[in-house]
Amino acid sequence: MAANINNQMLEAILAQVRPLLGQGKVADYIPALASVNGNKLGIAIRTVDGQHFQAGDATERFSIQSISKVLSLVAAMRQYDEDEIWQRVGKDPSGQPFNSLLQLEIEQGKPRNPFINAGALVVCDMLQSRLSAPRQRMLEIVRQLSGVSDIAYDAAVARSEFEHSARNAAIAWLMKSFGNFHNDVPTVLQNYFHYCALKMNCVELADTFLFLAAQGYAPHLSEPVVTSMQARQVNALMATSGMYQSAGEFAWRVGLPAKSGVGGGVVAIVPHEMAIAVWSPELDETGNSLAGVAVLERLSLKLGRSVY
Ligand SMILES: NC(=O)CC[C@H](N)C(=O)O
Repeated sequence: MAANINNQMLEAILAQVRPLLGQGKVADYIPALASVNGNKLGIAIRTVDGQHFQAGDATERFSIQSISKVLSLVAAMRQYDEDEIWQRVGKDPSGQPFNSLLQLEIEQGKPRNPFINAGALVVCDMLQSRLSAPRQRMLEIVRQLSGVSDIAYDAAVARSEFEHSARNAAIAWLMKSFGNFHNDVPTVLQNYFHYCALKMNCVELADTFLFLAAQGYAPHLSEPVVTSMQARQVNALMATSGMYQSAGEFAWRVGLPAKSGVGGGVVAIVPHEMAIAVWSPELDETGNSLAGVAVLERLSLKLGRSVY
């Protein structure tokens, strides 16, 4: 059944959710993110049959932060055999904050999944081993997937994260002590922070992630981005680990594979149908966009879409 979407309907959902603005908190542990205006709300949808919808602040770029963890995993899936990846990082939800060190010590330096910081750092370490210019390569991938050639890193955000990198550095060094980190720690941290500092808007994100709704195919590219099985696997990881320790709550309320970032963005996938990107910078206590999740909750209800 084709979804009945139009821009007015999206505007109406944003209007219903707008009263929540002011109730969350913009991420301030990265100083360069603390200055973002919290009063923003946007949504964009791109369907597999070529339709575009948008409302609110859908064309204003923001720091995609942990949404980039999906892109780095996809880049690694294109470089490595399955076994090579999954012997170094797990596939299970952590139930812990995204930057926790707790399980890493107990579980011998193998992160629970690629969407917590530890897991993404291992993935970035793997990319550093195989790619001659990992930062340039990521820009090429994102520009190719989005079809937008001026997508770039926000150097100030990347620098700010590097200057406040104690916790991520601790995670990387702990993994190194277990033999699960092969390259120079500061070099890989820099790559990771740059990926997090990609600046994109909702329209660009919905376009970029459409391949996950389309069994690995981006409509404008002749080669598949990943196989249909890999697209299914990435969606499964998003459903179980994409929203940190509130993955269960999110499955309950929204019921779609999704990945959030502390910049306030969330990308959600309706398999076989559409990619959705929402943005609102104020976060709830688990680090997910407060209003963004509320928009997705109303939208999934309205469309009657859930994977469960
Ligand atoms: N959840 C996030 O978006 C966290 C990403 C952020 N760059 C960090 O490493 O802390």
